[in-house]
Amino acid sequence: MPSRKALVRRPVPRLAEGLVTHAERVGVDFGRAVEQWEAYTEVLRAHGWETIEVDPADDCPDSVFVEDTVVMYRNVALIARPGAGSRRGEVPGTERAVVSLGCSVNRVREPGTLDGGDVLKVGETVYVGRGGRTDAAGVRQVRAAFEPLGARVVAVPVTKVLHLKSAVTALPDGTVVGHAPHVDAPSLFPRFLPVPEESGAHVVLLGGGALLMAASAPRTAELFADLGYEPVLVDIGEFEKLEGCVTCLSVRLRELHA
Ligand SMILES: NC(=O)NCCC[C@H](N)C(=O)O
Repeated sequence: MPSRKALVRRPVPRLAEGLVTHAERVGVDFGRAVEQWEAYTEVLRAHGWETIEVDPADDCPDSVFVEDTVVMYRNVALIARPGAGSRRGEVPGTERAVVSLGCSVNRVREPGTLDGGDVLKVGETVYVGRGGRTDAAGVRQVRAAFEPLGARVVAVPVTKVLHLKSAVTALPDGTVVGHAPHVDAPSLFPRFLPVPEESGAHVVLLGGGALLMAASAPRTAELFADLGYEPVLVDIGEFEKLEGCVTCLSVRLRELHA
């Protein structure tokens, strides 16, 4: 039976020092960020997900973006090696969490780099963004870790945004959704649906037709509702200031064997 556990990581007081690469730096309200994070985790729980908090990493401003520290395929966890040096201290806490859940653990090895935000799974296909944070060696290590388990790894150039999943995610039927100006090569995806807003490209599949989405994408939410889905909107504005999106605030574990 599929598990429904989600790793999350509480924002730390240094959050406002988080990295910005493609955006202008603007002030982050920590109190508001904590409220938004609480509301986000509550939506997961309300849809049947058990949230598991990874130990806080007080010295790592970006640690709330827990998705970047690990990639799951079945019950195998590939511990990332973040492309940004300031984020490497986030990794040990995530590794402890997945070990305690009984996952089999593999690690991206130096000098390769990989951010979890660059990995999008659609069925057995694992798209890996080769961009500012994930290098060619990182892509090769994803192949080495997951192809023996039956995955088909497809490398995707990412030049316009931070991570692959800043550009595209996928609906429950496997249709890849993205904001076209940010997608380098939409033809790599068998079915691609353009959406009208940047943050409309980001969906977290909550189960059934429910889609967790950012409140900043109301027109895309309407589009998805019109296709028979149930968008559940959350305000993650403080995290968007740091180039975060709904996917990066959790890691969903669907196939644990523990
Ligand atoms: N997977 C994601 O979209 N992660 C967002 C990371 C944002 C963070 N400020 C960073 O630049 O690493």
